[in-house]
Amino acid sequence: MFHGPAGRVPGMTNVPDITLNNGVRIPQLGFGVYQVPPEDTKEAVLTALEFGYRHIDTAEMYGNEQGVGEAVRASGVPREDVFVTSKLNNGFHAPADARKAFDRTLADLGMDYLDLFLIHWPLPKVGDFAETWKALEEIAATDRVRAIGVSNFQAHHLQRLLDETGTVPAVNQIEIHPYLVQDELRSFGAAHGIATEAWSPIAQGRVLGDPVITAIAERVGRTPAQVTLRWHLQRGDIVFPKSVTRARVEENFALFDFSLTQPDMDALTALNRDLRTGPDPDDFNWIP
Ligand SMILES: NC(=O)C1=CN([C@@H]2O[C@H](COP(=O)(O)OP(=O)(O)OC[C@H]3O[C@@H](n4cnc5c(N)ncnc54)[C@H](OP(=O)(O)O)[C@@H]3O)[C@@H](O)[C@H]2O)C=CC1
Ligand SMILES: O=C(O)C(=O)[C@@H](O)[C@H](O)C(=O)CO
Repeated sequence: MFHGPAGRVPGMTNVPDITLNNGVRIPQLGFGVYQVPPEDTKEAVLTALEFGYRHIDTAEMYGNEQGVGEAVRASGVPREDVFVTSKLNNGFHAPADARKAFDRTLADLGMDYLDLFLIHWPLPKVGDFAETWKALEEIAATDRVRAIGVSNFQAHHLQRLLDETGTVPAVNQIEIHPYLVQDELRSFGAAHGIATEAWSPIAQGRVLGDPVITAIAERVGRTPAQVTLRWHLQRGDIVFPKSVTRARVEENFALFDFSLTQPDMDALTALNRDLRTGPDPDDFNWIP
C-alpha cells in the first residue's frame, strides 16, 4: 500500500482537468517516461504518483510500459484515478498490426483498458496513417480505450483525418517549448476541438539557462523549469515533464500556487526560434 510523504494525502491533487472532445477528462499535468530505463520505471512512476501526479505518458517505443503498469498496481492508487496514455509504435501502422500492437500494449501494462492511445508518428512515407487511424477508431468502438489521438501530426496530416475519417483526434501530442511555440498548429487544433499536448516541454533542459527565463524565475522566486511549465499550463496545453530525479519530480508538480503575468507569458512566447530538438514529422519515417 502506498504511503505519501508527510502531510500529503494520497489521491488529492490540485491539477486541473482538460475535457477532451469526447467528454473524457485528462489531468493537464502528467509525468513522461521517455528515456526512463525499463528497470527504473516502476520506481520513477511510483515517485510521481506519490507526489500526486495522476497522468502517465508512455509508449511502446520506450520499452517501459511494464514498469508503468507495475507502479500503478503497487501504488495503491485506484486504476481509474490514473490517466494512462500509450502510443502505437512506428512498425505497426498496417491496420492488422495496429490492432495486435494495442493488445500487446494492454498486456504489457497489465491493464484491461487504456485512457488514451495515440499514433506516435504520421510516417508519411510508411503505409497510410488514415488507414491506421481507422484501426484506432475500431479499437475505440470497444471498451478497451477511452480516447484516441495522434502525435507529431502537422495540420495537413490532421486535415486528411478530418476529411477522410469519422473521428476527430482527441489530442495531438507535438514538440512545444519556448524555442518552438507552434502557435499555428495549436490554433488549428483548437479550431477543430483537438487538444494540444506539449512534448519535451522544457526542451530536455535546453531552455532552462535562457536569460529571459532565468530573470523571470528569479523575480517570481521559482525555478526556470517551473516558470516554463507554468507558461505551458497558462497557454492551455497538456504537459508531462520527465525526470528520474526525485527533487525535480516534486519541483515540476509545484505549479499551482503562482501565476505568470501576461507580459511574462509574452516574453517566453517571444523566445520562439522554430527550433526543433526532435525529428521533423514531415521527414521522419524511422522504424525502430
Ligand atoms: N510523442 C513524442 O514523439 C514524444 C513524446 N515525449 C513525451 O514527453 C515527455 C517529456 O519530454 P522529454 O523529452 O522527456 O523532455 P523534458 O522536456 O520533460 O525534459 C526532461 C529532461 O530534463 C531534465 N529535467 C526534468 N525536470 C527538470 C528540472 N526541474 N530542472 C532541470 N532539469 C530537469 C530531466 O533530467 P533527469 O531525468 O535526469 O532529472 C531530463 O533530462 C517524454 O517523457 C514523453 O512522455 C517526448 C519526446 C517525443
Ligand atoms: O520520445 C518519443 O516519443 C519519440 O518519438 C522520440 O524519441 C523520437 O522517436 C526520436 O527522437 C527518435 O530519435
